[in-house]
Amino acid sequence: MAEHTTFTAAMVQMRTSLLPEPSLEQGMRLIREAAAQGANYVQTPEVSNMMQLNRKALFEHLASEEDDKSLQAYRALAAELKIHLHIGSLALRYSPEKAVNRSFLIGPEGNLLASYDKIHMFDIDLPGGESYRESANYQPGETAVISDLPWGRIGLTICYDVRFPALYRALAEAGAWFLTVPSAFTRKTGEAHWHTLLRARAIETGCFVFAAAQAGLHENKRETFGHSLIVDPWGEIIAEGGVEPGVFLAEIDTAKVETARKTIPSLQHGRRFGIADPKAGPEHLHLVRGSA
Ligand SMILES: O=C(O)CNC(=O)[C@H](CS)NC(=O)CCC(=O)C(=O)O
Repeated sequence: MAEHTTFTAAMVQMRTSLLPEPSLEQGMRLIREAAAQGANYVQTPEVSNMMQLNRKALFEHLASEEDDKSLQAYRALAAELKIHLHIGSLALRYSPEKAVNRSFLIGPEGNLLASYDKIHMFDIDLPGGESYRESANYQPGETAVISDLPWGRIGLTICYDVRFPALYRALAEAGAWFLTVPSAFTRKTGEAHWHTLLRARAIETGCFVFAAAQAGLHENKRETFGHSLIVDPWGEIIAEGGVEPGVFLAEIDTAKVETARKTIPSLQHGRRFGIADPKAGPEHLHLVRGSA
């Protein structure tokens, strides 16, 4: 276990544009603001580089990871500001047919520490007609990712992943103290579920949760929920944004992880049940005891 330390985490809340250039300009300006306020770790939201109108426009502007100008600029910025910079995600070219929704953790020398491809695709029809088919354009990832920061271990996830608690449990069991959920939540589902889901993930795991959000009415007419959050391991919200772009910071005291886990050691109390279906008879008892 790392020593207990404190550092400043900042959530950069954005209203990403249609195109990469103005989005990058917005991101750079807000990240500089966060660093000026003393942030050591800065996170931006899901799809920090662009929110496009349709598949055709998206694919016209996609670059591969090797060629992406935003990633190069953000790496240089992290080195200049000497911060850990977590670009919540960039839409990048994966293949001729597919994009990938990829998160990047950049170290203070501009080095790439880790990247993560969003696992769970938002294929959803909301009441009222709003409809999403993320899997039509994006290749999902298959691997959860952790990385070590100077202050403790961090787990990487994106947005809709937050609805799959087993992923967060697995990251916490792999030693994470910080869980990250950069997002572009819809306004409707955000109003209904955002705070509850993020607080639950923090409480269940005894981790800090860092979630930078997209906010407001975008050029592509999508409306995102905003309310970037930092939640401590007891489930308390210690920083929160509104619906405007901006920077939201909190001091992170990693001793809070140990305190929360000592008080409620649910992470050590693993799954201890099978599932009985009395109608089907005893041979249909699914034995899952012992797994997480
Ligand atoms: O496609 C883009 O431009 C950016 N990506 C997104 O907005 C993604 C996939 S469509 N949004 C979500 O996952 C929202 C999840 C959500 O709102 C919920 O779980 O309720």
